[in-house]
Amino acid sequence: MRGVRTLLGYAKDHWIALTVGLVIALASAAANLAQPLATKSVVDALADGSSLSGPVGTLAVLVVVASLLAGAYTFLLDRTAEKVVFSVRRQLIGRLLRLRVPELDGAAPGDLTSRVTSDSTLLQSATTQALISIVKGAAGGIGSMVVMFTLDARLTGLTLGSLALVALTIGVLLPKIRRVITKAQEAVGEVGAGLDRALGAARTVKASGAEAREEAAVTDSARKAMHAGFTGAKYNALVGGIMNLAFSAPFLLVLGAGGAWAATGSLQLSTLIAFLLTVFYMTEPLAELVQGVTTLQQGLGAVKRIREVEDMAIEADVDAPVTAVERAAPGIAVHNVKFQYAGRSAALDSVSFEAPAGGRTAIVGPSGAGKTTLFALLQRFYEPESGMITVDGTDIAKLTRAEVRRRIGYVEQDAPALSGTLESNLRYAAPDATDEELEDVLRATRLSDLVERLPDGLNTMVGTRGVALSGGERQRLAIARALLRRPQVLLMDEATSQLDARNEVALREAVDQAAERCTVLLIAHRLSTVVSADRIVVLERGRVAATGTHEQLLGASPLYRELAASQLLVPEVVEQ
Ligand SMILES: Nc1ncnc2c1ncn2[C@@H]1O[C@H](COP(=O)(O)OP(=O)(O)OP(=O)(O)O)[C@@H](O)[C@H]1O
Repeated sequence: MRGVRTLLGYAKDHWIALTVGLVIALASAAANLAQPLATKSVVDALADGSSLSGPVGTLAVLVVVASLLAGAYTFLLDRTAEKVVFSVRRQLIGRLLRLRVPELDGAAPGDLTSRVTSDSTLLQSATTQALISIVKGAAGGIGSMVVMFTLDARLTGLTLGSLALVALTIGVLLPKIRRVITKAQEAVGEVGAGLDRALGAARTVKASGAEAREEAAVTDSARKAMHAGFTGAKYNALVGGIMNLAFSAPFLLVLGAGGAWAATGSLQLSTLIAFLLTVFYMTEPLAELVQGVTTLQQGLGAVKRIREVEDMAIEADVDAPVTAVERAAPGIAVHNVKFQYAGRSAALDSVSFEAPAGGRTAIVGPSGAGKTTLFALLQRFYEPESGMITVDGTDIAKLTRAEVRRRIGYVEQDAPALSGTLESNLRYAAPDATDEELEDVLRATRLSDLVERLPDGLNTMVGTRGVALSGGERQRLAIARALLRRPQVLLMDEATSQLDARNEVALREAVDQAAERCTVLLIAHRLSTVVSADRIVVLERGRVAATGTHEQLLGASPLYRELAASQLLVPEVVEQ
């Protein structure tokens, strides 16, 4: 029932078009239903020898009007169906782009995509055609019964058996179709997820010679969809067979019994003809009713998967307007923060430190110590279990995510270039930046040389469909993007191997400049970065092991000494 309510909810906004469609559909059905009665008048007129023009004219008008109305409501409903699908897609797209990071951690992007592309398509007919067909079919069926009763009660009794078969089909067989559809759609989602996984790691797949294995895995999901389709075909065939019986049996019964009664004179021939025609016309609304319920079941199969996305938690506050707040105490302060990923032991425990503005604070620690997790909490990708983080004196839990992220520039270690022009990539976090600001940032990050070398300068397409950038270029692009946002806090996950010495020095200068204006917190992998940092926080297994300057820590922290001795190097990042 919740599924039906959801479907009605999708259709609700279009109730005017649906009501108009229903009225036209009913008028068309009535025009069809009146045709047997008009035919009876034609036959009676033939028998009486009275004028034929009236009855024949009426019949002709009824046929034309019924056809025109059928065309009109089909168009109206198809249009409305497209609108319903669009509004469901729009809503899903909006939600998917705002899903909370923990929800994204547990989901396969390809499967989520298929809910927008494939599942929503199944709603097309379910929310419009099916609803109208059910109402129209039921009304047509009841209308036919009334006409039949007025014609002959005995013959009507004979046709009632067929209705029992229709009821059996709707009550027993059709709900099974819903389950099959959900299964098929889940398998289609798995195909999307599998392809996404393999194409997302295409180089690893190729380098590992794993094409055939990935193909087998994805094909397996496609096969599951086919088998679910086979089961659906079986139910559809069963429905088709039973419906055929339900429609032909009363026809033959009425013809046999009615013929016998007409022969004995207890039934007028014109009544028998009209009754047979009514039986004939009754099959259409009943078939429509069954078709409507079938389509509804298919839609309900898809609704289940769409609702799963609607039930996932989103970051509703990312669209909130961002207002400037006073910077009470410039800098970042982390107080006693504890955090754990679902089902894992604590990734951060009792973490406290301060990173005042004006200067660079480096976070170091062995792999898995919780450095990236700390950055994720600073941007409110996750919420700490306890403790508090303040940015410029304000508790970030009290700000909207939009406000928190507006204050922060973030440079991921392996930041992607988005498909589009170089300029759109640069301006991605700050669409309103001026040309002068853009020039400054390009110079600071040594990207001006690259822009000069590229065929179309800033308009060169980069990312998926354009010129591929080297790892170092992407890193500088990410830094430029973050700096252009003029953040209060710059979070930088330093690259380990992407930059040559010349660019490294240039970037350090750019970051130093930024540090005069904002708080720079960086995850450091290079000894040179750490030595020149103003403050160093050593993380070990989610806890702060020590804080201080390079010299202080060399004396005080055995872990830091060990890290420094090994040049703080973490496994090299493979250039793409
Ligand atoms: N999305 C996640 N879900 C569950 N556990 C995670 C997730 N991300 C990280 N972890 C776990 O949390 C711990 C801290 O990871 P984190 O990525 O913060 O370490 P790190 O210090 O940045 O390591 P590295 O230097 O290797 O990048 C690790 O044990 C890791 O396995």
